[in-house]
Amino acid sequence: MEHWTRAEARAWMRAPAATDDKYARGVVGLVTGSHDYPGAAVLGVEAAHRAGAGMVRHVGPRRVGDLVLARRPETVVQAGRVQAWVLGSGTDPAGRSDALAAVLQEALDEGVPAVVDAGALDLAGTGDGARLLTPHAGELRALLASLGEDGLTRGDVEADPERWARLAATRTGATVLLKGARTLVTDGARVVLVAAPTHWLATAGTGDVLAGVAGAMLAAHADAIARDAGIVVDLGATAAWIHGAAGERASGGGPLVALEVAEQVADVVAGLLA
Ligand SMILES: NC(=O)C1=CN([C@@H]2O[C@H](COP(=O)(O)OP(=O)(O)OC[C@H]3O[C@@H](n4cnc5c(N)ncnc54)[C@H](O)[C@@H]3O)[C@@H](O)[C@H]2O)[C@@H](O)CC1
Ligand SMILES: Nc1ncnc2c1ncn2[C@@H]1O[C@H](COP(=O)(O)OP(=O)(O)O)[C@@H](O)[C@H]1O
Repeated sequence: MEHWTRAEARAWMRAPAATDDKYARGVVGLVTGSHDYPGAAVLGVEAAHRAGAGMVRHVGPRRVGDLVLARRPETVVQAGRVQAWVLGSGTDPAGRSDALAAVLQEALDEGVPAVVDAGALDLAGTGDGARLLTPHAGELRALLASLGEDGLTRGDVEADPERWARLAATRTGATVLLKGARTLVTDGARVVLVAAPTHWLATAGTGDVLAGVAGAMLAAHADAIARDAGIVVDLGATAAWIHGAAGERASGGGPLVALEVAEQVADVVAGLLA
């Protein structure tokens, strides 16, 4: 098992050059948030901006888009070309509308790299392109059940996270980032461990922030992923490391809120580039 530290994370960061424009830095598109969970969209969008995306698009219900814009007017709330997608945070597959299903499927079929989170995880096996699945243990249990692993409990996954994350990666052909105090990233062959520096991260919305950071990482490296999809493991681990470091800064030893974690991501990136 590989252990991911600051040194490994640094290798995947690049500051913009004079020749870069917003597109060269990577456009992230998010299909996230819903009437029930609008905040997840705001958190993921903020994180994608702070992690260095050249542009952030958000596709979702009008009310969700309005909340995203109220927080981050830089966001483009229209569909368009992207270098990477973030799909599913703040959505519920049980109540998925036909319209949302169509938008998600179209994104998955585009062939660009995608972070597949929360309410889109049941679609993990569909479409083309590199995939980074970001379940917590309960979501991984549900994903494995849909793949035929009946009778598995969340506790089973927590007792042997490496085994179950590897199995999900092998069965789906995706890279799996299993969230927790110790985050595992695996493509079925490599297994990378990212230890969180603070347990105050165990609070609502921090997973939505992680998805936004991961989306920015995939977008920034979309061309390299097309040449070698194996680097999605490195990019997912780097996103988890940045997320942990941002959580440590947001906490300062005490409680944190997810939006502050997203805000701290920019300083963590600056520290890695210094
Ligand atoms: N601000 C927001 O809009 C947020 C939206 N979120 C979204 O919310 C959706 C659901 O995510 P979750 O991971 O919460 O849902 P899950 O359905 O994956 O997990 C909920 C689990 O927690 C258990 N549970 C619920 N309340 C509990 C309690 N009081 N004590 C003990 N166990 C309890 C349930 O039995 C269930 O097993 C996702 O789409 C996610 O992205 C979350 O990220 C939280 C923040
Ligand atoms: N005990 C813990 N210590 C450190 N980090 C944790 C702990 N529990 C969860 N996390 C991290 O917090 C985030 C929670 O994500 P998730 O479960 O999707 O929550 P939410 O859906 O509320 O955003 C993940 O990045 C996970 O790795």
